[in-house]
Order: sequence, then structure tokens, then C-alpha cells
Amino acid sequence: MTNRPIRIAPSILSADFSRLGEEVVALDNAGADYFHVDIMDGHFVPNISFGPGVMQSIRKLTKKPFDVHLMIAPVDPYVSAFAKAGADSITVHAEAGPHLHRTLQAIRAEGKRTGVAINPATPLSAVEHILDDIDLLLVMSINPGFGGQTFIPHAMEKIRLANALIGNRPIELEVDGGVSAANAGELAQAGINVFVAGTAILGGNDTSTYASRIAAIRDAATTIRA
Ligand SMILES: O=C(CO)[C@H](O)[C@H](O)COP(=O)(O)O
Ligand SMILES: [Fe+2]
Repeated sequence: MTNRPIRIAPSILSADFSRLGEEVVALDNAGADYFHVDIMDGHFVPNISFGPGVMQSIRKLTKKPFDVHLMIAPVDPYVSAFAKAGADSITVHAEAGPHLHRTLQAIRAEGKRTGVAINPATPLSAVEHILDDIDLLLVMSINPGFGGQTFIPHAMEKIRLANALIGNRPIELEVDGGVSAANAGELAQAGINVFVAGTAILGGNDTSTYASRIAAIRDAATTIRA
């Protein structure tokens, strides 16, 4: 359990891209805390999403933080472009390159919050020596690349261990993949404070449901802490 504030971060990967701007505005009005922006390169992960130009074009539609999840290898050449396109935090994968500490320094040099993501098969020890260099730890509960996958059960225990590893450090603990109101309570209990959700919020792309779906995840996460 943690006192870090609950943040609901809809993944715009699940948006209807033909009306992306409308989707962003609807999510903002529906109570999103962060916008989770998934960037996929077709190399580190077997899918391609979009680049900094698209991100920049939606940046002006909301004042909420952009939580940018870079699934790119090598990532260093793209840090600056996403910083300039309006990222608030930039999360890179521990598996994406040999010099993670250097990448984190580059993100901080851009004045952005740093995040590290670890895949389901990556041990927590990958971040043990860089805890002072990160503002956010993202535990992947799916293998990255696609929305709509099923939460991998062993991620729950890893999250509990990550929460213990973080201790009282000012690091947000984020989960991504298969998150819904059904598991948000247990995730909050395990220590998660940032809940990424694509399908559970945007599935079907009916903007009139976004507020209640965001609220359902928030309620599940908050109730368990009360
Ligand atoms: O990083 C991601 C995929 O690699 C996405 O953030 C994730 O898929 C969210 O979608 P869903 O909630 O549908 O699992
Ligand atoms: Fe993501």
C-alpha cells in the first residue's frame, strides 16, 4: 500500500485514430489524470503506432501530463524529439539498450521526468542501482506491442516486490497491460498508483462511457485503500 496519489492514465493507443483529437478532449473531460502515449517502432516491439509529429498535434488539446511510453530501440536518438513534442515524463525500456543510465541522464537534461519500464521476463534487479535516477517505474503486465492483451498474473507479485524496493522514494509505480476495474483494487493494494488502461476505458470508442469507466477504475483503486 502506498500514499502516492491515484492516477488514471488512458492509453490513446486504443483511440479511434480517425478522430484522435476528439478522443483526447473526451478523455480530458472524463477525468483522465495523465495521457499514456504508446510509441512503437516495429523493431523493439512487433507493432508501429505513431511518432512525435502526431503527439505534438494533440498536445495542445489538453493541459494534462503526457506520460510517454517509448517502445523503441535504440531509444537515445528519439528522446529529444519526444521531449520537444510535449512529453512530461519519458519512460524507456530497461531492455532497449546497453546504457540505461545515460538515457535517463539525457531525459533529465531535457527537463523531463524519467521512467523505466520492465517487461514481464525482466527481473526487478534491472532497476536496483538507478532508483535515484527515476521518477517512475513501469511494471509491464503484458508483453508490449498491442492493446487488449490479458494481464499476466505473475506481474502482481512483481509489483509487490517493486513497491518494497521503492520504499519511501518519490517514485511513481505504474502498471500497463490488461488493467481494468476488476484488478485495480488488488493492484492498488500491491502498491500501484498509476493505472494505464486502453481497452478498459476506450474499448468500443464510445466517448459517452469514458467518465464512468475511468471512475470505475479509480473507485476500485481508492476503495481498497480506504
Ligand atoms: O504499452 C502498451 C502496449 O504495449 C499499452 O499501454 C497497453 O496495451 C494498454 O492497453 P490495454 O489496457 O488494452 O492492455
Ligand atoms: Fe504503454
